[in-house]
Formats: sequence, structure tokens, C-alpha cells
Amino acid sequence: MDTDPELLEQTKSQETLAKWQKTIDLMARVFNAPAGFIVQAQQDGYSVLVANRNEKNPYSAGGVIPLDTNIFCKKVVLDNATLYERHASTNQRWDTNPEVSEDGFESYLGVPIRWPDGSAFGTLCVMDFKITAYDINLQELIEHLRDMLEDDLILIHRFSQMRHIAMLDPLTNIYNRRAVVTLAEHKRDIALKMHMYFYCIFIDLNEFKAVNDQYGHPVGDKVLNGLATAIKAVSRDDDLAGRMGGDEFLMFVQGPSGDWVNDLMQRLTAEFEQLLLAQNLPNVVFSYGHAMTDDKFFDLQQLISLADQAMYQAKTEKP
Ligand SMILES: Nc1nc2c(ncn2[C@@H]2O[C@H](COP(=O)(O)OP(=O)(O)OP(=O)(O)O)[C@@H](O)[C@H]2O)c(=O)[nH]1
Repeated sequence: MDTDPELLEQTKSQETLAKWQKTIDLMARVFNAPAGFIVQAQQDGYSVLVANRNEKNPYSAGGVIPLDTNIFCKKVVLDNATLYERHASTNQRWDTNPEVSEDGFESYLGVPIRWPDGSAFGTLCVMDFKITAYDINLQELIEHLRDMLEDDLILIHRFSQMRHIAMLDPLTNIYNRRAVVTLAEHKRDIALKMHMYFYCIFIDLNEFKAVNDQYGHPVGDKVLNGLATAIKAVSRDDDLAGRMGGDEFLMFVQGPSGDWVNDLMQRLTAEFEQLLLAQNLPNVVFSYGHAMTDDKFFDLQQLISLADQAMYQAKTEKP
């Protein structure tokens, strides 16, 4: 759950971060501690998401500590339990902890923060160079602050789920028109920066109305689903596909100049044919047309419209 890039992006939204920063600054002051953090457990290490603003704090936000480092937060995440170490230099298990051996921290109090599904998000913690004896109220306070952060994570997660649902076409589960066009703008910008060609392929079923009329709408729906499945099957991770509406689909692919789009469409034709056959669905075929950007021409709406025109021409020329 914590590896969803959209969710991570949302976690870092300016509003959430500003609020969490205030919480951490206040927490460190109440604990009279030089250092307080929200640390996020990520695939590449423990990342300092928020650090209190205090000149004595040696760690700042943005730093990533490798996964194999013996830090306090790692133990909290792995045990999924609170850790209170009052006098770390007397405990051998921290001999290899650079926070203790290199930076001179003695005290650590940290609690686990979890995503709504219970998986690890990271930790909320305070650290001090001196030996501490926090009373029960302070220990309760850090747990209470953690509960508030977890409430924010619930909101972030729900928002992300809703955004995801709003981007999908409910019938085929691929991107809807608005999402695919928005995402394509971003992909086009990347392709232009990398001096790659950016292709739009417009795909439209032939005589689909007759399929609905002859076999009924539910069969028509299955055919549309079959085409979406076939498009996904031939797409690479980098490609983008969506349903424009009705029986029209779009693919956006970046690549070199050349005839490979026709090869890709041949693979799609074969995949679609097989899917229809396997489900005992009528043999429907599609027409396609494509257009590509270059350094001089990159208006997306125009690109889609050119691909549409090319598709229309192919459709009218079909035997
Ligand atoms: N089953 C089903 N049909 C849909 C859906 N959305 C649109 N349609 C139908 O798709 C058909 C599209 O018809 P047209 O645009 O005339 O396309 P066509 O019959 O394929 O004609 P050509 O493209 O010229 O070959 C219409 O009959 C719509 O009712 C859907 O979600 N499910």
C-alpha cells in the first residue's frame, strides 16, 4: 500500500506537510527534545518526511537512511510497536546505530504509524542527546498525535481511491476520456524532452451498431471489454490507453519513427480475434489510424483529431 506512487505524492501535498510540520515542531518543544520526526518506510530506505526545525537537529527532511542501517525507527517498523530507549549507549544492540555511535543520541521514543489497511507507513518519534524519563502523559501524547496522523492517512487514502475511480471507464476498467487525455499531455512532454516520437492511435470498431442490434447490448458490452483487454495485453508499461466513449479507443505510445505501429496493430488484431473466439463472441474487427508529434507539432487535441481522420480514412477505404 505504501508503494503506490500517487498515494505517496498525495502524502507529500503541501497542505498535509505544512500541518505535519507544525505538529512535529510542537511535539519536539513539548518534549523539550532537539529532534522530532515523521519517518516513512519506503522500498529504498527510511525517509525523513518531516523534521523539526531546530539548529541542534542533525537530520533534515528529505534524507534517506538505507534499509540495512540499525536505526531506532527500523525496530519500531519491524516490531510494529512503540519503542522507548532512555539510555541507548548502555544497550549493546545500539552499538552499530549511527544515531547513537556517530551523532550521540541517547534517548528515543517512537511509535509506529500505519496505513488504514494496517501496513506500515513509518514512525513518529522524538530523540534527545541526554538520558530522559518521559512520564506517562508524554507517552500518551505521542500516541495521540500518531492517531491524528493516521486519520490524515485515512483521508489521503480515500481521496486517492475516489480519484482512481473517477479516472476509470466503468465498463472496461481502462482510463476514461478525460483521464487518458490528461495523462497523455504529461507523456507527450516527457517524449518531447527525450526527443522521441509520440504517437496517438485511434481505434474504432467497425459496424458495432449492427452487433448491438443483432446480438443485444450485453454482448456488445462484452465485445468492448474484449477490445480493452486486448489493448492492455499488447501495451507495454509505458503505453497509455483509454476509452474515448462508445466504440472508440485511444492508445498513446512513444517510440522511434517507423512502421512499428502497424506491427503493433497486427498484434492487437490477432489478440482481439482470439479473445472474441474464446468467449464465443461475434467476430468484430476494428479500424485504426495514427498520427505523431515532432518538435514543431505537438498540440494534443490536434494529434487526436489527425489520428481520428486517419482512422476514418482507413475505415472508408477498407475492402
Ligand atoms: N453495447 C454497448 N454499445 C455501445 C456503448 N456505447 C456506445 N455503444 C453503441 O456503439 C454504437 C456505435 O455506433 P456507430 O458510431 O454508428 O459505429 P459503427 O456501427 O461501428 O459504425 P462504423 O464505425 O461506421 O463502422 C452505437 O450503436 C452505440 O449505441 C456501450 O457502452 N455498450
